[in-house]
Amino acid sequence: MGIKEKIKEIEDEMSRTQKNKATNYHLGTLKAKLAKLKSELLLGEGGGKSGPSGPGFDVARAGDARVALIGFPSVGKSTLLSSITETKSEAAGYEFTTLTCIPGNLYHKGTRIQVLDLPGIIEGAASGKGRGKEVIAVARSADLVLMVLDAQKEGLQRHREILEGELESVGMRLNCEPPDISILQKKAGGVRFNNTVPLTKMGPDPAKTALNILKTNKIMNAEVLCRCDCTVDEFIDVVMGNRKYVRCLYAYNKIDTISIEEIDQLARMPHSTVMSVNNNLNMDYLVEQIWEYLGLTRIYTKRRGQQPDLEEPVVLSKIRKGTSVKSLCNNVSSHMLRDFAFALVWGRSAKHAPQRCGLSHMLEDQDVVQVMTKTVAQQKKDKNYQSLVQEFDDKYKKKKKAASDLKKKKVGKLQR
Ligand SMILES: Nc1nc2c(ncn2[C@@H]2O[C@H](COP(=O)(O)OP(=O)(O)OP(=O)(O)O)[C@@H](O)[C@H]2O)c(=O)[nH]1
Ligand SMILES: [K+]
Ligand SMILES: [Mg+2]
Repeated sequence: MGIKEKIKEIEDEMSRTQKNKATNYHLGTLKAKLAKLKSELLLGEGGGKSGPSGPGFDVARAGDARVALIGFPSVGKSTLLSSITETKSEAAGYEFTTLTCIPGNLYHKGTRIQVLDLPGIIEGAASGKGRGKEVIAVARSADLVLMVLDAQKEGLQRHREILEGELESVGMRLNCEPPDISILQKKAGGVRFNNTVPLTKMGPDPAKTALNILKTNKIMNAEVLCRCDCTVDEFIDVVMGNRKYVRCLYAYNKIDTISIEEIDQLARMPHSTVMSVNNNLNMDYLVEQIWEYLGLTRIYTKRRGQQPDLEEPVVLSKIRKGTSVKSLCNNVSSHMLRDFAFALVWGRSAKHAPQRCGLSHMLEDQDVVQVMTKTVAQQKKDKNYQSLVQEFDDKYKKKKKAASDLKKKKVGKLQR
């Protein structure tokens, strides 16, 4: 039996099974099996991370962050790319105008954001309809999915759900945090299950449900710790391990074609913004929202006794590698991390100016940072350091003298 048939079989069984407390455990097992099969189908055996990238889709990563434009055909993705970047992507009134991945650069507040225009996708894209697979693989590589929707289309929310479903089916999780669960695999000893909060969504016996999901994924020995009241699906996500937690901004385009009441309604939905690219309505706000969602943080570095470099900030991202002083050092050079002594920080993250901070300090946008490396710090402590060196030298010299004296004595005795 092929993977597709197996999936069908499990889906049928799930729809036959009534949802209640007693079947919770059984459904959990089925869900785990389904998740495993789907990831095999979509990402190849073993659930590879990158997925397929056919010709015209392997665009190199560039800039400080990456945004993918995802949407049905003819919602205005290419028009948008041409409007906010320097690239001109062909736009037209017929579907599937765009057939490959087209990159552009959005320069905003001293940062460079790579925006990728993509072919439109339709239901079934993830399992290979059209260029769906390639498009979705690109979406997986992005820091932000900008989901472009046509505000005038009937069934708008249905479209949105279809797109969300396609992205979720390849393991993407939109606008949510990874569940706080750790699973440490071991060589022996079986599964040890612990939770720090009551588990109300994993059936009457959460440990048994968890054990079964682990077994389905051939994990027989592990230390499990749940620190959140997770659902069965969230637990499966952690077991599968290849989920990608991405931010998603819904951009409703073509608002020139709907009423003000309708616009108001759309604009009030979570993670949503409205615009008309053709009529240049609300475009500045969209760009601002993109920037906010990427969590970009500009850090101005400075040397001792000099003014900070305001021209070229080091750009960190809250959603990628974080904005700690450690990330900053890593970003600049490996030497900086090796020789790190402490940092002086001015700006929003500092309690006073400057604040002396360690590697774990979290920086905020537009902070100024001066990293003090060990050599500089040690020079400050010169007196101590030098006398310590002297002490060791003296001891060494004394030992050496004693040894040579002894040698001389022995030689003298022999000569006599
Ligand atoms: N009324 C209106 N039409 C728009 C707006 N933005 C784009 N369009 C039109 O929508 C049509 C499709 O635009 P495209 O940019 O080609 O759409 P796309 O999403 O890139 O389409 P595919 O590449 O085919 O998937 C064009 O005729 C645009 O002129 C808008 O704000 N209002
Ligand atoms: K089009
Ligand atoms: Mg297009």
